[in-house]
Amino acid sequence: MISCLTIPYALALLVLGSWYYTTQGLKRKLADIPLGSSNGLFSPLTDPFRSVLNASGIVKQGYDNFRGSLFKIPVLTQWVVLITTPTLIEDLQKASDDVISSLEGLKDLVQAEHTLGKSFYEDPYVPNVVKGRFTRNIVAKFAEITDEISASFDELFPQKDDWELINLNDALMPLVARTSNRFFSGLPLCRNPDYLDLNIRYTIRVILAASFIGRFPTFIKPLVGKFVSPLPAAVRRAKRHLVPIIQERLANEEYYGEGWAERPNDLLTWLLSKATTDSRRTIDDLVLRFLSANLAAIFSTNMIASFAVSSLALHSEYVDELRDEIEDVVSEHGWTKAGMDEMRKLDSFLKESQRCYLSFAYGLERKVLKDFTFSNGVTVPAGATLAVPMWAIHHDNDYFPDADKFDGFRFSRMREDPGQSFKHQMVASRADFLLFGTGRQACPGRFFAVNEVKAIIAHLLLAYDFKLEVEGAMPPIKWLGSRGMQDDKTRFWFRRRKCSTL
Ligand code: HEM
Repeated sequence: MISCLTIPYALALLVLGSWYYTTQGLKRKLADIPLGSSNGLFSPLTDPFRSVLNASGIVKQGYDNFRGSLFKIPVLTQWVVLITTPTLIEDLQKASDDVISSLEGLKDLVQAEHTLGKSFYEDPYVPNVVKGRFTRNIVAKFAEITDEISASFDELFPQKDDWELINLNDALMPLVARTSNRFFSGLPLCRNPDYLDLNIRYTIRVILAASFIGRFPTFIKPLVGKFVSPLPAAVRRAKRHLVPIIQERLANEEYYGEGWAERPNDLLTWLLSKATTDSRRTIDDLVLRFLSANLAAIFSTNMIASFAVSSLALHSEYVDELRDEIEDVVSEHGWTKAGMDEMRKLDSFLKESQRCYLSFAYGLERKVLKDFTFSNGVTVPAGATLAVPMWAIHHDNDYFPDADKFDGFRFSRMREDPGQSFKHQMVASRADFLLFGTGRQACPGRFFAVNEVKAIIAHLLLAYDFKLEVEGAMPPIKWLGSRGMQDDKTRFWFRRRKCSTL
């Protein structure tokens, strides 16, 4: 008779066998690429786990050892090949999508099949929507963005002129979610507490579920996904809010046709304008697109804004000069997109804050679909995962002189040189500043995200004095695999300032 322990044992053996087969098979193919760092005799057993527990340490060692070329690290069930120079990163941009795929890399990273739904990668038309009408509408909808920021600060942040201690994440995350959804869907949906809560929780659950599912071999992921996927519950909850809106919009589209003058200027309209197939016009598909747009927008924007607030508190010597710039610009241009473009010192400070503190040991994952040879002659085989050691490049003195020093106006000074004005803006896509990726795969939402964060931080600087609960040090980082986030328990003291420019 089969004992009740037989099944778990058999499963564990299957997982280990599959893990060994996958990693050893690829290891043979990657034999020419050096191992970034080794733990000596016990390396084969311990290295896959060291990369999860201390990704930044392992990648830093590899970068120091093999800077200028490529190296590999084992990460549980796979090998990741790290590319260490901007020139090699540019090689990636030149490779066609059927040779090196960013979509397949992203699909693996977020375990899209189990967290975002198949349409995310089987019919990826949203990046084109974001590059097109989404981005073109930032100017037209900027007054709505700043109105939402202002209303959210009034509701979510302290209003007294006495110091009050609050958890930053609890106030900033809903502020970012509201502001993004004001742009996506307008009032009243962007202030609906259940809709906001759903999108914030979904974002966090996708990250946790992806990290968990990613630790299992491919064949067992559907089973694990069934238990931990946040998608079915999120879809059910999102439908309660979105179905009536989508149904009414589709009916109006049908009734009024192309010439519908009152058509709302929002994400649903922009999606429908590119929804050229029947499958894209279904409620199920549109709901998934709203969830993934929220996922893309909320988490990363909140991350940038939190690092910015901490950087300002830690480097408070920049605050007066930044306030002067913001007040001057707002009195001349108002709270407009043109005004945000003029805030060069703020742009520089935000970019430096990401360069210095963004704690991604590596990112920008790509999947190699066909063997690919880099310009330095090194070939990576089909099946390999490529990534970029973001922290190490951002802290390399060759690209950023005195790289370990925080220099808030480093980039605004660089922009003063002739011909350099655009190259060093935060949104510029470069192979040495990797927050938004680079080249043709760079994040299409970065123009919206940067303007949103600038408006949030400009507002915060004018409306508040603030300081860290524990002064003098950046808040601790919580690591989840290769990505480190500012501890979500970080608290700040805030007190309201009087300001006539708001
Ligand atoms: C501060 C906030 C943001 C950060 C740091 C960020 C970062 C990134 C990164 C690193 C990538 C991958 C690039 C690559 O692999 O080379 C990406 C892709 C993407 N981002 Fe963002 N993003 C942000 C905000 C947004 C927003 C607001 C949207 C709009 C909804 C958005 C939409 C997308 C889309 C659609 C892709 C996939 C592009 C493609 O597959 O071609 N992102 N983002």
